[in-house]
Amino acid sequence: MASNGDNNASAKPPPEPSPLRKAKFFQANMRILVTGGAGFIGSHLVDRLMQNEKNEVIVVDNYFTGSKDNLKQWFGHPRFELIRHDVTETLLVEVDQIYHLACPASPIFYKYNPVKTIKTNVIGTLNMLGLAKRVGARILLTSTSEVYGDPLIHPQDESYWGNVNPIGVRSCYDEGKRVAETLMFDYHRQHGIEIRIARIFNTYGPRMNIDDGRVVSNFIAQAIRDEPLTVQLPGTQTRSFCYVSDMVDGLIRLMEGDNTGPINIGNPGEFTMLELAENVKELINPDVQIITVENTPDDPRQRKPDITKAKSLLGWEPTIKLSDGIPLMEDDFRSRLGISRKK
Ligand SMILES: NC(=O)c1ccc[n+]([C@@H]2O[C@H](COP(=O)([O-])OP(=O)(O)OC[C@H]3O[C@@H](n4cnc5c(N)ncnc54)[C@H](O)[C@@H]3O)[C@@H](O)[C@H]2O)c1
Ligand SMILES: O=C(O)[C@H]1O[C@H](OP(=O)(O)OP(=O)(O)OC[C@H]2O[C@@H](n3ccc(=O)[nH]c3=O)[C@H](O)[C@@H]2O)[C@H](O)[C@@H](O)[C@@H]1O
Repeated sequence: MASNGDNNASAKPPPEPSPLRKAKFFQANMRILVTGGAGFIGSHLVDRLMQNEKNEVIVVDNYFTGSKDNLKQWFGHPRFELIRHDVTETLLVEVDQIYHLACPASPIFYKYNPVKTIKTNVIGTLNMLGLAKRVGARILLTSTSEVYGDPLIHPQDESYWGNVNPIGVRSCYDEGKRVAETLMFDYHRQHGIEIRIARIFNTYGPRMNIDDGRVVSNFIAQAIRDEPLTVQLPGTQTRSFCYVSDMVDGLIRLMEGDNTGPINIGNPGEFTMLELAENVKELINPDVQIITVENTPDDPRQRKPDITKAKSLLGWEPTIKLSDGIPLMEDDFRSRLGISRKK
């Protein structure tokens, strides 16, 4: 029985897998559904899952913030399938595992249509849990450090219940993810569904949308284009940035392990936004200007994961530090923008 280290144990055993899974003479591949698999983290996760010849990967995505381009290397592969689908509608597929990532993640995108964002988090997660229940699949939710809101304890560990504005402009996302976590645990306790919850902290890397709006992609694109780096006030707010390959490794370990979570997955290296801008300037364009601009409401003032649980329960910790990750992302952005390094 999976555990989260406290008393949230399921009252029921998990549902039976399909008869094919138990057939004596037939060794089926593991069928894995990745919702939001055309997005930034999802497409890197798909790449990693496809490396295992025993995996068949089905991606569903509505392409709101994702792109087919992120998956083009797998088109036509016999173990890969891509379906245009919105998770707010029911989905009928036969799978063994579900990585449920579908949800816009950048604040400018999740605030664009907040009602749709909350529907994606609530109805989308309900639909995926219903699917998991019917087919007996294990399901992993990519929750977020935003469930801690503007945290009053620092660093944040998983026992902290958070400090979240329930009626603010970010609530569609952070409250949406909190309800999604609640649904996961209710399906676990009531129906015995095998669940895994990752609380992801700010992740960056190649394939982020160039105009994604998140801070690392903004600063790198600005530095490459010779535009001022826009530090939102006060600039002393902090974030902790995890490189995407480390994130994918953590998600797979969580799915394959015995713990329900929630488990923080992130890099504890903490930076103010002014420090991040200085780092990007030094690494990419020493001549670029750094300016301050207005911030948006309810911006968390500090954020840093306590990853004690990830270390002890998953044997996971990040390996790529920010100063090594930024140049890797720079290469990808330069090739997509068609701007080479200055001689
Ligand atoms: N990147 C981060 O720093 C971070 C941090 C915390 C949590 N997360 C979570 O990880 C997941 C992936 O984030 P990302 O950074 O790759 O974002 P992303 O925006 O690049 O990817 C999200 C994907 O979901 C798809 N999608 C959105 N709504 C959908 C819907 N209703 N139906 C089907 N597909 C839909 C988008 O088209 C996109 O391909 C999200 O659940 C996000 O909340 C990310
Ligand atoms: O990791 C998380 O849990 C969450 O982090 C992000 O939220 P946020 O940290 O606010 O992400 P950004 O938009 O990248 O902002 C980070 C900081 O950079 C600042 N910023 C942003 C953009 C910019 O151009 N300049 C700038 O200084 C913001 O004010 C904020 O303080 C997104 O909500 C999600 O990707 C994710 O769920």
